[in-house]
Order: sequence, then C-alpha cells, then structure tokens
Amino acid sequence: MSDDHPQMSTTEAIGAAATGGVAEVCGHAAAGDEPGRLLLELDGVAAGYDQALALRDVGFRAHAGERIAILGPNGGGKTTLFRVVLGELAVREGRLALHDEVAVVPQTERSRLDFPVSALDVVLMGTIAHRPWWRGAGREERAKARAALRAVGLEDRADAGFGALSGGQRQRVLVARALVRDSRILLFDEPFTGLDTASSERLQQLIDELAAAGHVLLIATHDVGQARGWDRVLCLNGRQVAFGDPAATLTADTLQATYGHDLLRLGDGDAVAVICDHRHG
Ligand SMILES: Nc1ncnc2c1ncn2[C@@H]1O[C@H](COP(=O)(O)OP(=O)(O)OP(=O)(O)O)[C@@H](O)[C@H]1O
Repeated sequence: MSDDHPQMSTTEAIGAAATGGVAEVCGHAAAGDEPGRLLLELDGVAAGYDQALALRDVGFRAHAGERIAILGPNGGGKTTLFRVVLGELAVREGRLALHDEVAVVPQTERSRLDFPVSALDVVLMGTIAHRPWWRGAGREERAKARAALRAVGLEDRADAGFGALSGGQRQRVLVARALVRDSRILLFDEPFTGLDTASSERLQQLIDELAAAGHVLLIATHDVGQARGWDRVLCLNGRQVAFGDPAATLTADTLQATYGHDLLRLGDGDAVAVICDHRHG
C-alpha cells in the first residue's frame, strides 16, 4: 500500500452499529499472501432497503486462491451482497469482517462508452483512492496502471479509447482498474454477460490467474455449469440457500430452492436450465 493509506493494524468497526449488525475492516493481515489466508467472513448477515430485508442468514468464509460463484435468480440478492461487502449498505444483522481491501469489477455493459477516456485513464481511476483527490496521477501511478494493463494482456491498448474496445477488452480494463487498488478481495458482477466465446475463455483464464496469485474472487453468474468448475459456490434466494464445494452443493434440490420457478429440470438427474433475465433497468 502507499504511504497515503497506512496499513491498519487494529480492527476498525464501520457503519451499522445503529442497525444492529457489525462490519469490521481488519486491514491487511500480517501473515502476507500465503494461499488459503482468510480474507472475508460473514456470519448471519442480513441487509436490505428501507424497512425490508432483501438478504438474510448469509454466513461463509472466503480464502485467498478461491473462485466463488454467486448463484441466484433475478432479485435473489447477489448485488445486495456485493453492496454490503463494499460498505455501501449497512449490515443490519450479523457480522461482516474484511481482512483486506475490496474492489469491484462492474458489468462492462453498464459502462458509459461516450466519455473520451483511454483505457489507461480508466485504470488510473482505480488509483484515486490512494492519493489526495486534488493531485493528478503521477509517474508511480501511471507505471502501476500500465503494469495492471500488462497483467490483463492489454498493455498495447493503453492509449485506445475505452469505448472503442471490444466488450471483452473493456472487461479486462475494468479488472485492471480493480487491480491497481491493491485489493485481494475482488467482486465480479456477471462478468461474462455479452462476451463472445474467445473473450469468455480469456476472462476465465484471467480469473484463474488472479486466484493463483492470491486473490479471492466472488463472481456473480447465472451459469450453473461455470460454477461447477470453480472452488466454492454460494446460492442465494433472499437468504443463503447453500455454500460449499460445487460438486456436493449443486444438487437438483439445492438449485430448485435457489431458483424456484426459474429452474427447468432436464430429465431425472441434476441437469438443469436456468431462466434468467440479463436486462437491468
Ligand atoms: N435500491 C433498491 N431499493 C429497494 N429495493 C431494492 C434496491 N435494490 C435492490 N432491491 C431489491 O432487493 C432484492 C435483491 O435485489 P438484488 O439487486 O440484490 O438482486 P440480484 O440477485 O443482484 O438480481 P439480478 O440478477 O437481477 O441482478 C430485490 O427484491 C430487489 O427488488
């Protein structure tokens, strides 16, 4: 981390006290980057909007090196969970503990494409949290942003207009923007939506590389088959339905409880199809 953000050595409670839940930012653990390091804990977490709870009973632990699929129907609570982890929504019940910083990779489809910004400019936006708002990006930040673009295979497109890139390239630029924040906890909001096969394979490879480098990745997806290939799966439907190893967790019964009427069972086994709506208002 930069000197502007000294490492936090003591647990710092944030938000939520008035609503009954607890969120803790525990800073960077002294243990370093070893695989399997605990990065994120939730215990009985509930959150919502206005008077209503949108999500409840969420409890799981996430470790360095894990790719965790977040499955759920439209309105199941995936975005709500991300907003809680990002500190945008209060923890109304239970406890959330962050043992590293968090960054989100938003859906590229929701990006504004008409701003005259380059790929490098977009990545540099990720360094703003690490410097005073009034100071422009310096040599150190620019070098870091170029290194992040190199890590996602786009160093040669640094000066290209963000809106002129392909959907897959834009998604990787947004990953680079998350990487310059030095965050070990990465949240991906349906990152494969709208990508062609080649871009999807490239992003899948990048996700594998980030996990191998010691990040934990929470990836909201509607693709049950994809979730089966990752390390853990979290099933949400207004509450936590299940969490665990995909092979043991993704039974037809669990998927039925997760998706309800949005699930089509194919035959007598665990083969299913999920009906989902990718349109967002
Ligand atoms: N800003 C908001 N104000 C009020 N209710 C909201 C708000 N955002 C989400 N909700 C409600 O919270 C519940 C969970 O929504 P959330 O967006 O977390 O689901 P999701 O799993 O991300 O859905 P999708 O797959 O469609 O993106 C839904 O009932 C939704 O209507």
